[in-house]
Formats: sequence, structure tokens, C-alpha cells
Amino acid sequence: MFFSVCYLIIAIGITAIVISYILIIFKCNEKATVRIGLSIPEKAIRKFGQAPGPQPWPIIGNLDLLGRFKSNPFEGLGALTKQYGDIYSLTLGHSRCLVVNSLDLIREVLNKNGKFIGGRPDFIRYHKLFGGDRNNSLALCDWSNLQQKRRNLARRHCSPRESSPYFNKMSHIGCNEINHLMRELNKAQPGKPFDIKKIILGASANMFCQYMCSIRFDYNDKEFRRIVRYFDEIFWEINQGYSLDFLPWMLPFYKNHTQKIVQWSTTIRKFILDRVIHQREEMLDLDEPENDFTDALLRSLKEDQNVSRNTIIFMLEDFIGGHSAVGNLVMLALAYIAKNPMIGRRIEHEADIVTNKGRRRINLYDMDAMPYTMATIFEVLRYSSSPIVPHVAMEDTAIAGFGVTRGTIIFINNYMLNMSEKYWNSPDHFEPERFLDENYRRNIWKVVKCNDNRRGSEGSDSGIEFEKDTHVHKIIIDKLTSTKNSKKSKNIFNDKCGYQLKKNIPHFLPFSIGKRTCIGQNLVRGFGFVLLANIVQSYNITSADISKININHASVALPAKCFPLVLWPRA
Ligand code: HEM
Repeated sequence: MFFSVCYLIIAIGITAIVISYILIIFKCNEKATVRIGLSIPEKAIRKFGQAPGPQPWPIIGNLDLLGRFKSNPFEGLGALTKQYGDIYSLTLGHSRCLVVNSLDLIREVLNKNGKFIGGRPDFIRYHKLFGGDRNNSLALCDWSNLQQKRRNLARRHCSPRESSPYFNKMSHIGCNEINHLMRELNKAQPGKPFDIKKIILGASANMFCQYMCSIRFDYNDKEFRRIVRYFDEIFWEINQGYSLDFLPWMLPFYKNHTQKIVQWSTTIRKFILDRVIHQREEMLDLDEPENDFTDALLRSLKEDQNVSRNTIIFMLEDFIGGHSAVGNLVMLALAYIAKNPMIGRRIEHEADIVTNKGRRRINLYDMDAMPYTMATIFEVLRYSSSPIVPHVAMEDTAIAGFGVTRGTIIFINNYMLNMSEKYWNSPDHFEPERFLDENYRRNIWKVVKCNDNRRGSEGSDSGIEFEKDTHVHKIIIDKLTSTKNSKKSKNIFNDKCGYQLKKNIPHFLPFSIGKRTCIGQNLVRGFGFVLLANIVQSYNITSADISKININHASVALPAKCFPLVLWPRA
């Protein structure tokens, strides 16, 4: 009996392996059928073979190769370029994947082929996070008319231009929350390590909640604290890769984990319904002018039959959840400052100039006059190299002459760009200076008259949106003329204000490019700046033990419980 069971298990195993291998080999050899012209239909269709890549195993495909780079799979994807070049295929589980590793290829994928590769991977975890359907999520859904509509709805509020009233609102809300944050930070004992992350996340959450829903929560509100933690857990979760993503039959082994994910997301949804949406629905007056993003969403629910209540709840959840990204980004910046106090000194120096030695809080309009602070944020984005969410081909297409069949997952390896010696000097060093343009000082008198109103990203595909430069020119000119007789101030000008943040660096794509670029990037820069600049203005940041500051590459996410930091109030 025992032997029969063993033979049966072995037979099932061998059959599964053989079937798996046949399926994998079939997928590897499939050709993409691509329409290449419009004139003569028969001649316009061509078949393209897929990019070469390592030989896959049955069942796991090439997961073994990535398994060797657990702490940073993108490094693993980069290492494979030595053997297979900048574009190659992989099979992860049974999923066909294409990996692109160079700037030209990334552009070809995201800009030229954007409309064919607008899908997202069908990972079980993504469904669990969004009420059983990942298409509820703005970032994890496939491209659709609904997604276009959601992006349009969100753009005005979530990508505020400097000249818009939304920008002013952001600045006001940011500064107001900084007052609350400082009261919390003042409770910390100077020189004693403490968990600053949860306080920063709370402040960031309140900035987002006030901006999107005109509501803020007390830092001691238990429910608020809980959902801030759950959002943070989810942010970490989304930034991780699991075997489950490619081997869905492993679900029973991940039961506890997926239950946890569902519990986090349902608790968050309940909070948003109970504490935000219900009240607002009762108060909604369609004749009154639109007050915030929640108003805009509730109105679209009344005015557009294609928008469902679920859509707006998930949208609000997605956007409020953006606070975790900002909180983690600021936390990373503080960690690098703790490791290298000179970075903190230079930010303090800028902060002291713009606020006349701390006589006021730093607001969003100071952003252009504090280029080193912004450069630090950009350097965190480069150094941490947040991965671009994988795209999926929604129809057959060809990239660099290689076929990409429908359903292929496309990994865009921006880690390779961020760590390439071709583009950066000493890329493995954390150096905000690399984002400062020294030539600016020489050219300042020429450019100050420039009255170009275009958004900075239009002329480039760096994907980072900038406003016109007139404001910073004015600040610098004012500073130069008002202080030209003071040797000390002149040094300050030469040392700091003569630099400008480099803009539109074509190989720096932290927010991606093309159809599915990040909608929240202006919120990241705005709230990230206000948080970082004001904290560093008020405190010296150190660590009791820098060896405890462990930071993973290729992720902006830190574990919910990470390292403590030490604050010393500045005199
Ligand atoms: C550290 C901060 C952040 C970074 C580095 C970042 C980066 C990215 C990247 C790389 C993508 C993928 C683009 C693509 O697939 O081609 C993305 C998508 C997205 N981001 Fe961000 N993001 C950040 C913060 C935020 C915030 C604060 C929000 C909202 C408040 C936000 C909203 C979105 C949305 C909605 C998408 C999906 C867009 C779509 O698929 O159509 N992000 N982000």
C-alpha cells in the first residue's frame, strides 16, 4: 500500500514536470504577430520571434536565477545582461517575461509601445489588496477607458502646478501639519534613540488627508495610528516579490500572509468609509463649488453613470495611501543624513537662509531656493531606485525587433540606469551634489528674462514635471543684489544659491515615463520637501548606531519597524 502511494505520487510529479516543461517550451517558441503597416493587410502582418534568454526549468522556469539575488532582484536582472545583452527573455514560473535594461529600450517600451503594454501582472497578492480585484487599484489595474477617466479625475488635484490654487493649498496644509509634527517631535527626549518613522508617517498621512478630504486626525487617535501602520505594511508588501506571484499553486503555503493582507486592506477601507466618505456624502451640495478631491470624486459619482461608488472608495484609498511613499522617502533621507551629517549641515544652511535663521516655517514656495534639499530628495530616489511597476503586453508587439506576445510581463530595470557608471560619477556613493548644476550661476543673468511658461517635462522624457524657473531666478537675483556688499552673504550666495537643481535628466526616471507615469509625483516632491526641510531646520539628526541603519537597494520602502534615530534640537 505504502509503495503504491509513493509510486502514485512520483507518477503525478513526473507528469506535472513533463506537462509544465512542454507548456514552457511552447510559450518560449511562440511568435508575436504584429501589424506593421496599414496599407495592404496581408503584407502588413509579420511574425517576430522572442528575445533569447536562459534555458528555463520545468515548474519554476528561471526563478532559480533571481533567487540568487534575493536582497535585490534588479541587480540579478542587471547581472544577466553580461550574458544576454540589454534585452532578454525570462520565464518565471510559467510567465513569459521580457527584461529591458537600457535607456533606449526603456523609451521604446514605455513611449513607443505604451499603448500595447498598458497591463499589469495578475499577481494574487494584488487582487487580495484591492477587494478581490486588482482593477480596483489605480496602479495595479490594466489600462482601460475607466483608468483614463480615473487619471483625468485625479490629475488636477494630485498633480498640482505651482501656479494653481491647489499648490497654495498644499503649501498651507504642509506648514500647518508641520506645527503639529514639531509638537510631537518635541516630546522626544533629546539624544535618545526613538521610532521617528511612525510620527513622520502620521504627519504625512495628515497632509494627504487634509489635502484630499479636508480632515486631519489626532496623532493619538488609535484607529488613525492603526491605519497608518497598515498602509505602511502594504507599501512594504507591494515593494516585495514572492514566489507566489509566479507560482500561484503555492497559495495554501501563503494562507496566513494573504489573510493578513486582506485584513489590512479591509480595515483601511472601513476607516475611509466610516471616518471620511459617509459624513461627506451626507453634506454634499452639488451647487457649492468643489472643495477637494473627495468632493470631485463624489460629484463624479452623481454625474457620471460609469463611475461606481467602489471606484471612488478605492481611488481615495489609493491616493491617501500615497502618504506611505512620502513618509518612507523622508525617513530614508533622514537615514542618509544620520550617516553623513554634512548633508544635514547643507540643508540647514539653506533653511537658515530662506527663513532668516528659523523665523518662520519652510513652505512650498521655498522649494526652488533650496536646491540642495531637493537634490537630496532626488538622490534618495536615485540611490533607492524605486522599481517601476511591471507592465504587461495587452496585445502582441515587437520591441527592438523581438516579438512580445500578449500577456508577457515586462520588467523595466531602472536600477541599471540609476547605478550605471555611464551616466553617473561614483554611482554607488550617496551624493546629492550630482543633481546640482554649477553652470547655472554663470548663465543666470541670461535666463532670468526667460518667460517660458511650458511645463519642464514637455521638452524631455525624464517624466519629472517642473514649472518655469522665473521664481528661483527672482529669489537669487534679489539675494545677490541685496547682499552684494556683505562678504559673508556673498559667500553664502556663491556657496549655495548659485546652484540650481538639474532638471530633465533623460536617464533619471524615478516616476517612469509614458502613459502610466506616476500621478503623485508633485505630491511627493511637495510634501516630501516640506517634511524634510522643516525637520532638518529644527533638529540635528544622528543615530546611536549607524550599523543598525540597513537600507535595501531597489526599494523606497523600509520595513514598518525599522531603525530608530536620534534628534537634537538646534539652538
Ligand atoms: C517615493 C514616491 C513615489 C515614487 C518613486 C513613485 C513612482 C512610481 C512609478 C515608478 C510608477 C509606475 C509607472 C509605470 O508603471 O510606468 C508609479 C505609478 C503610480 N503612482 Fe507613484 N510614486 C511615488 C509616490 C506616489 C504617490 C504619493 C502617489 C499618489 C498620491 C502615487 C500615485 C501613483 C499612481 C496612481 C500610479 C499608477 C499610475 C498608472 O498606472 O496609471 N505615487 N509611481
